[in-house]
Amino acid sequence: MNILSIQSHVAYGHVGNASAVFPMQRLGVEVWPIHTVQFSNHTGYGAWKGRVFDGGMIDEVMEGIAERGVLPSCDGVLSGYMGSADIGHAILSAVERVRAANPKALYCCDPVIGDVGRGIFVRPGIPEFMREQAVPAADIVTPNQFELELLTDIAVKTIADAHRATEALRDSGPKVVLVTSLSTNETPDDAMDMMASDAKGSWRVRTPKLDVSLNGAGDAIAALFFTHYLREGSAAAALAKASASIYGLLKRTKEAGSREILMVAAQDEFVTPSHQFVPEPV
Ligand SMILES: Nc1ncnc2c1ncn2[C@@H]1O[C@H](COP(=O)(O)OP(=O)(O)O)[C@@H](O)[C@H]1O
Ligand SMILES: Cc1ncc(COP(=O)(O)O)c(C=O)c1O
Ligand SMILES: [Mg+2]
Repeated sequence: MNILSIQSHVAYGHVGNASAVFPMQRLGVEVWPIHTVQFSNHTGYGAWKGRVFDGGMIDEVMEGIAERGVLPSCDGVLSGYMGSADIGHAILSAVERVRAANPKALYCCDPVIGDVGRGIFVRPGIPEFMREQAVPAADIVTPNQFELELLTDIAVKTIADAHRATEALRDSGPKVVLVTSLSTNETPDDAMDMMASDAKGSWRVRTPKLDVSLNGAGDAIAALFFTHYLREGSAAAALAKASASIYGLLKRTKEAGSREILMVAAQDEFVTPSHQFVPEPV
């Protein structure tokens, strides 16, 4: 399986492609990473060095990949943080090129816009770009609850609200939705929920809430869910496997007291997770 992953990249630590590529490789995927930024570290440190690339660089690298004659073997495109609408447009044109070469290829858009407590942390224009262009173009989307509410203008307090918001997203284009960090009136204070929906229904997984806040978890779960969905064709199966891996990864990161996800040291969690969670229909 081959996946084109167009995301940010950091030299030290794990966010963007530095969080998404290795889990997919460890699951046996050939990943073609295109970096939209090259930073020293993620922006959560408050200081970083490096450059933001432009859409033209993405176009250029795509042209080079196309010249190798391999686009027909691309099974999926994954996108995450978008630094500018220019980069966003380049990502969507890359998706078009892949779909023209392989009509069966799927596009998974992680609509990185913001989060509870942080608010919107992307540049002006990106929320609108995600709502009006990227999400409608996607087959799969992986918003957190804050992003789901913002994309649909639906406040999510109950699982019924989550259903309504998810169906509103599915009506706009993507047929598969993973909602991460879901917390409804049914979610215990010491737990975190995720809900995955496709044409066959919706399923929820509940994991213990760890006393950590780790950058890169959203990028990792999007990569894990997309890989498993491409293989299994089932939102429920992908949710079960992705939630097991992300929980095991973050639990071992917390136990080690690491500020960065233990992407390499805890790599067994991608293939033989130490915890299992059974999705329940909701
Ligand atoms: N503190 C935590 N405890 C347990 N699981 C967590 C924690 N933080 C993140 N996760 C897991 O990682 C997933 C994605 O993390 P999150 O930070 O919500 O992504 P995003 O960057 O999209 O907001 C969550 O749905 C959850 O499964
Ligand atoms: C450069 C970069 N890319 C991506 C992310 C996304 O990280 P997360 O998965 O926590 O949303 C961050 C978060 O700080 C970042 O700084
Ligand atoms: Mg996210």
